[in-house]
Amino acid sequence: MGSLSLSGICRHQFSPLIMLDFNQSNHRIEKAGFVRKPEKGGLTITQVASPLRRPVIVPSLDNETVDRRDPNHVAWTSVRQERWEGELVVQGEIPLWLKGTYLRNGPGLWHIEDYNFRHLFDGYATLVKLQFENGRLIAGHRQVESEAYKAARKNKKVCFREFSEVPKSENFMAYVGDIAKLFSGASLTDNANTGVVKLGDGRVVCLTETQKGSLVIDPNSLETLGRLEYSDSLGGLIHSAHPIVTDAEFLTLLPDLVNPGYLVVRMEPGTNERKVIGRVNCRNGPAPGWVHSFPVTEHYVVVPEMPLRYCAQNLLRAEPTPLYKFEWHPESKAFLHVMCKASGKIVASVEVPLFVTFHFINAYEEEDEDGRVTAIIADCCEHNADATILDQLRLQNLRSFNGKDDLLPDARVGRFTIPLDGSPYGKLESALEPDEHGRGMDMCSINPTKLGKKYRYAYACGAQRPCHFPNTLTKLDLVKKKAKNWHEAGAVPSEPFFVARPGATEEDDGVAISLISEKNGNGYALLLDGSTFEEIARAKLPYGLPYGLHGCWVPKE
Ligand SMILES: CC(=O)/C=C/C=C(C)/C=C/C1=C(C)CCCC1(C)C
Ligand SMILES: CC(/C=C/C=O)=C\C=C\C=O
Ligand SMILES: [Fe+2]
Repeated sequence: MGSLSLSGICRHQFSPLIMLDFNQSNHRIEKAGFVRKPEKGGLTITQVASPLRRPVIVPSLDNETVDRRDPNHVAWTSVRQERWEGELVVQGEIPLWLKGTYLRNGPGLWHIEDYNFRHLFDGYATLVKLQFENGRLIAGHRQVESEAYKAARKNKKVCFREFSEVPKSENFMAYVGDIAKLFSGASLTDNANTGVVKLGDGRVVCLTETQKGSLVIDPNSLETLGRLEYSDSLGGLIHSAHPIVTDAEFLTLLPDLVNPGYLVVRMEPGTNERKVIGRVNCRNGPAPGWVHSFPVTEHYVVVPEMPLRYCAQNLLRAEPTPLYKFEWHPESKAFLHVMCKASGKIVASVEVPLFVTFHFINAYEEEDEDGRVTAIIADCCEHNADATILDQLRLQNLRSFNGKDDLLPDARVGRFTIPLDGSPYGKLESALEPDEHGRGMDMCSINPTKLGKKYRYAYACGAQRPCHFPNTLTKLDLVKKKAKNWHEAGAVPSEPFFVARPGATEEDDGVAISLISEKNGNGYALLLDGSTFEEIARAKLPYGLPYGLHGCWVPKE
């Protein structure tokens, strides 16, 4: 096999893990590529054994002709191969201070054999890395080797309960056994496809909503090293997919589905033992609200109680319901609870307007002139209290975009004000006019030095309509209430991840990193200046990658 060469213009040679000669890459890539084949009632993706250079047009069952190459957007198409690594040609300038690895995790493989998954969140985890050093960029991707992924590959079928996929029971007795396995957690997935974090002790962990899906990986080789086994006996099967991780601690929430409430727990670097800070009892409803994420301030943890609540019956169902493992309970209302990090005491528990969020952006303490904390401000990507966004993220919806229909429900930066004077109600308002970011809003990051503190800027994905998924990168100025947007026609950008320049004094002095999946099947890594939000560099990948969710930064020591 030849050395790495991007149409003969690669500047540097090194030893790529999997050497691809991109001059001949069509052959290799298409050989390993996935194309669609017609199936009753729709199209499925399957693997092709032979190289396809020209479209093979086959009639579908309803006599339409179908391009078998790759009619889906690459963002919603399974990753082409298990792993790849190589150096990219950089257009523009990567700042020399940017030294380290950006890791991004996400559900990148949505089929097993001929069987296609339904929902974005079902996919087996694909880790992507961008290693920056001296203005050069080495990229790679690799599948996370969870038990769920390995079992599916070996047995050629789904073997664990994923977000919406449930393994098919062979017969009634097996079904009874499967229910027992659900309660013990044995049948739950460990497919760590949501995020990746660097703990204070240097371990890098991929995470999802199930506790067993906490998998330690090597940030250089992207190899899966093993499970992070929590050594405490706190039990429970699920946790927030977005712990708050700093060099000093790992904070997360463990929902209690039996006695509706949440444990707020803390783990120190170098240990696997989570210790309880305190407990929040739900104010209402049959089950705790979904806690995909939560915010903290310098002294407090904010525990959200969303009316989108876990649902025991839906957990047991084999077929997905519109809200999957959740149920919308507007009558149960919405609450925010504030717990003191040091004492575990609840200092406020307020009713707030109904809301739906996956992602809190940040929170901080508001003080009066005497330095007394009077309120907590907590910002989130808020879906206008409409839980249908969860169903919008079905792959069929994502793949069906025709360039015209405007299917993405409106979202905004929701700003909660939680008074600390004992008042029973909190406020929820838009932090800026949602038209500033096209009324799409999710997948956010901030300067990590502003975590829990008063802050001004957030980076997120917004919308340029019509669209069916967030398709812009947006820099939000929450003081001026303005957004600056980046957009490329047909492109699907992933979460802009902010990396601060070492020694910076300005909040937005740094870069925002995103991976772009293009309409034509290509893809590239993009660097925007954190301050001007103009492009400073891009580097084309050998092939477009599927959409990914959340990332982290591993600085080079
Ligand atoms: C990718 C993402 O953001 C969310 C993934 C969520 C998952 C994998 C949820 C899994 C679950 C089960 C398999 C059963 C128990 C409930 C729940 C945590 C939703
Ligand atoms: C990608 C997403 C929502 C987009 C809608 O605007 C949510 C992802 C949630 C999990 O991490
Ligand atoms: Fe998330």
